[in-house]
Amino acid sequence: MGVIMSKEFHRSIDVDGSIKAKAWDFLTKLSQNAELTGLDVKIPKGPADKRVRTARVDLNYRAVLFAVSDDPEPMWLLAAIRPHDQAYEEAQSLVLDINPANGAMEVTRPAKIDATVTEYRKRAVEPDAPQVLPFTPDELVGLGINAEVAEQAVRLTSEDDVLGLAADLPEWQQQALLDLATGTSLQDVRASYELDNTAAPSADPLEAVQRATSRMEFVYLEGDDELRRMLEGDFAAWRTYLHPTQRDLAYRSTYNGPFRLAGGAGTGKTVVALHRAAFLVRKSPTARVLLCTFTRNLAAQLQLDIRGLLGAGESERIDVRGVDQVVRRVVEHVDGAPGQPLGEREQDQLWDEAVHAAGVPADLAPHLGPAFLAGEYRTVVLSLPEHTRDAYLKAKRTGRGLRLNRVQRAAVWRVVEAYERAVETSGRTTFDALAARAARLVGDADVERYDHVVVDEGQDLHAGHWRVLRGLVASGPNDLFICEDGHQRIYGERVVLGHFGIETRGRSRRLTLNYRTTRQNLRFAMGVIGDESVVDLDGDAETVAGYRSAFTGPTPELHGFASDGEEARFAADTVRGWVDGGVSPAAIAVLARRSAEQERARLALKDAGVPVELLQRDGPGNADSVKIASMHRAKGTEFSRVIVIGAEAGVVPLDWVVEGRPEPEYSAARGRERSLFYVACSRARDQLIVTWSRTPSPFLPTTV
Ligand SMILES: Nc1ncnc2c1ncn2[C@@H]1O[C@H](COP(=O)(O)OP(=O)(O)OP(=O)(O)O)[C@@H](O)[C@H]1O
Repeated sequence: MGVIMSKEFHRSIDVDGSIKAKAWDFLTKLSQNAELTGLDVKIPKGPADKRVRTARVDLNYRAVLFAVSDDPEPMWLLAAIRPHDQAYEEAQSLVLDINPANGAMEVTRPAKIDATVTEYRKRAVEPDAPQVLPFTPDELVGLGINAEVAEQAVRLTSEDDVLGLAADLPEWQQQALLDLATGTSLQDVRASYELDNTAAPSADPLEAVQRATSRMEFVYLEGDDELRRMLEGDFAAWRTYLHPTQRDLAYRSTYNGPFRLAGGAGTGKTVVALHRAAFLVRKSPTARVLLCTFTRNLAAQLQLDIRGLLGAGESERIDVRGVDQVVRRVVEHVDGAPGQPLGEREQDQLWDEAVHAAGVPADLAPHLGPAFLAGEYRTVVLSLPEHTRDAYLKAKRTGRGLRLNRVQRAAVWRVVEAYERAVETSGRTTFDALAARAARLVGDADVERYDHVVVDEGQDLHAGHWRVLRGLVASGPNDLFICEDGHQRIYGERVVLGHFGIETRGRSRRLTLNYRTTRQNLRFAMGVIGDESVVDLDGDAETVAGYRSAFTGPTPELHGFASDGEEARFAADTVRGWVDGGVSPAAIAVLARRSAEQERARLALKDAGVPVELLQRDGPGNADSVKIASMHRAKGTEFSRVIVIGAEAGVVPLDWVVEGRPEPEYSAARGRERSLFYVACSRARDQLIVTWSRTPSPFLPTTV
């Protein structure tokens, strides 16, 4: 038996925990013989589509399905599982179509679409407002957009209305209309949804379901194994129903070298990275893949996601690691276990001592603070082709601000050597020193290499990381696949991949459709970015043009308080209200720049009787508690409801991190603080609240 499962059916299995086992039972019986196994298959009265049926899942629930074909054996399309009466009502109105313009498989409720169109038809058109869809209805219909909707859509003057009018259309039509309303050309929409090559769309459901547009909502399952895997774990749309652009990027057979995928927060970069790693490991039974990200908690999450995507066997050939773990393994392999990493304060002290020990000229010494030196080490010293004084004297120091003549450079190199000696004699290490060592070892040492490396959160990796990763995979097709968002650079200084033999020019794409959050939250987050100028890993200006979301939700709330205590109480009361209203605690996070605010919120939530914990370094943590996290740790995570607290002047941006630095370090540090706030504000899927006490942060957008 062949089964086509819709995303809606898949999702409806997950609504009530008890349904999953019954759904499996139901599907097993369906595959044996629907007529004989007590499924009570019925045709509803007066159906809009004669092929529709309902069938028993248990006493209360029925499946809505289509008998798609009987040739050579039964094939069913599973549309939904619903409570008894609703199933009948839905079955009467659903229609299964193959789009005549492009062959996409579509299940819709025409009566509902008609009702919405009628409502929009009655609306007055604003005479002077420009239309958001500068096309003719025929042009839209030519793509495959529903004709009645197209007729009304071209009169509309806001994106919200376009989405409202399109709300009952198949997902690809909604997305394509949103793309067109936000500036994408007809030609680009045709290309990204693969709407061409369809001279004569086939009526064969098996052909239709393979179309890129159909695969946004349907999956064809041939055997029991596939079906079982689909039903295991939670419903997670990203595992199965990719946007055509995501599928194209992740499943392209060959990139002739390193590929770079940019895109704003929530545009699905991690999803593409996961599918790419899965594709590469499946492409060859011997391939070894490294899937690498910046932090350990993200690596732990990626590991869980890869298991969900591939199952245990294949996922074992994907090494999922934080980048500093990768570095450490290289060093460990040759030198044995390195010492414990020094803390930030201890490192600062070593830099100060190194300046003294190196005999730096008096006019230079005041410029060589720990922040400057650490930056110099990460961006210049770790980039050197050879770790030598000569190489440093000749090195390009673009963007470093402070100019150094030859004598001064020689003095800085002495500081670097003194620092490295001090680290070594301390018996401890630093992440930067490890990266420097690994970058030197990786070329010739007998370290474990990979066939493919996939990198997430690439914007935060520094020069040493890139040199190590470059050394871990031979140059060639499909060597490196790199995801990044320059606006989320919160750790390192900017780097240009080309300096490390990673040439992605001409091999890069930018994702712009937000899958995480609502248009309201997205607008707010983009307001936080403002006109901060940011560069990508090719060294070019990064843009937010075209960022959009098809979801809608509440406007972000902003609340100012007279004191920290009032602010913490507000956060606790709000969270308490959400939990009492049925929101799962694990779907809520409170984020703050400093540990003082985090601790205040933790205590206030505890007092309010809400289960709470700090977000763990090693993974997602307890499923029953609200998470408190620093903005740094929140990177890469997401929650249904987020409160960002402590968004006040002096904290966002954090004074001591930015103040007193010379340009361009000052601007770089301030830019990182802004990015950090953007990271925090882009974690909410549904509701975002931002609070402060006393004076609000200068990074808050002026309009919400
Ligand atoms: N095709 C899809 N179908 C359903 N959900 C999706 C799809 N693609 C992405 N998502 C969801 O959108 C959210 C954001 O995706 P993801 O984390 O991959 O974005 P990102 O670009 O890596 O974000 P960030 O840069 O903020 O970490 C996740 O919840 C993900 O599961």
